[in-house]
Amino acid sequence: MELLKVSGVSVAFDNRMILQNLEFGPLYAGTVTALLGSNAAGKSTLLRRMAGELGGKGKVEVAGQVVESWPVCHCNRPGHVPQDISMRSSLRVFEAVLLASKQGSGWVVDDEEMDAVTRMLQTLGIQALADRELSALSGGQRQLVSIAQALVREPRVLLLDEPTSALDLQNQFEVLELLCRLARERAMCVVLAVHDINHALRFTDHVVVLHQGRVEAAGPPLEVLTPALLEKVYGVRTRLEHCSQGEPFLVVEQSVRAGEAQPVTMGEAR
Ligand SMILES: Nc1ncnc2c1ncn2[C@@H]1O[C@H](COP(=O)(O)OP(=O)(O)OP(=O)(O)O)[C@@H](O)[C@H]1O
Repeated sequence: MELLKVSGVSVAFDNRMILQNLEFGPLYAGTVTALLGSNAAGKSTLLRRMAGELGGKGKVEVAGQVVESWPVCHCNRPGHVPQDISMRSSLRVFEAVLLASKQGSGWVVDDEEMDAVTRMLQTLGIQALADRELSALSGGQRQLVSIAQALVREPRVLLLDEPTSALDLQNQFEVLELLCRLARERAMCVVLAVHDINHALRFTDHVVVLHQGRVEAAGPPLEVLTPALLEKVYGVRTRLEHCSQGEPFLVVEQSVRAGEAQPVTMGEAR
């Protein structure tokens, strides 16, 4: 089932074009898509636009309607887990996830809603944190809580900005596996901005690669993530290997800037 489509989307900040006439999709229920691109390529900006939090030209459609037309508490309004999660609140983890689950639906809490929060904390392995204040959490713990807050609302489209950036190796693997499983079980369309190409290869069905404000390529990871594309977009030489279980993974051999004594840029000047 088609869930998400991006047509002619452009976004500018201070008269500087960040995204130009982006077209991709439809993305389907039950799939996971990686949004790729170098630093400052516009991944977070696109996720905010897809979440209906940012204006601009073009349209983002969820289930056939422009995203802004869905009420904030409707399941067709995308869930969005941003990159920077500040949690200075004195709320406790259980309360924060419960509050997220109630968004816009009144303040009476029944047993089923309490159970759903408990199950969600268990699913993410953070039930031991239930009684801890948000402000006392580590970066990785905050990231897991914010994923729990998004998932407990059961959105049909879930947008996550570098959701494993603060997680250790085990949590990275488990969270990405969980997102794949929930995408299939709940017929959800998951889109995640990631920097780790191997995560895209291993855990996603589809990739969209941003470069210089445009969609450079989109499609199945193994078809799109060729050494030529990675050299053009990221400026690195790579080779594809297969592990003993047959899973493909990329090895970065060198930066094509190596030895050229160029300054480190943040995307725009490449
Ligand atoms: N609110 C804003 N006002 C002005 N410029 C912005 C704003 N938000 C983002 N930008 C600019 O838009 C460009 C894209 O930023 P964005 O955060 O979308 O990139 P990104 O691909 O997510 O980068 P990274 O991988 O480094 O997180 C950058 O040049 C950034 O400075």
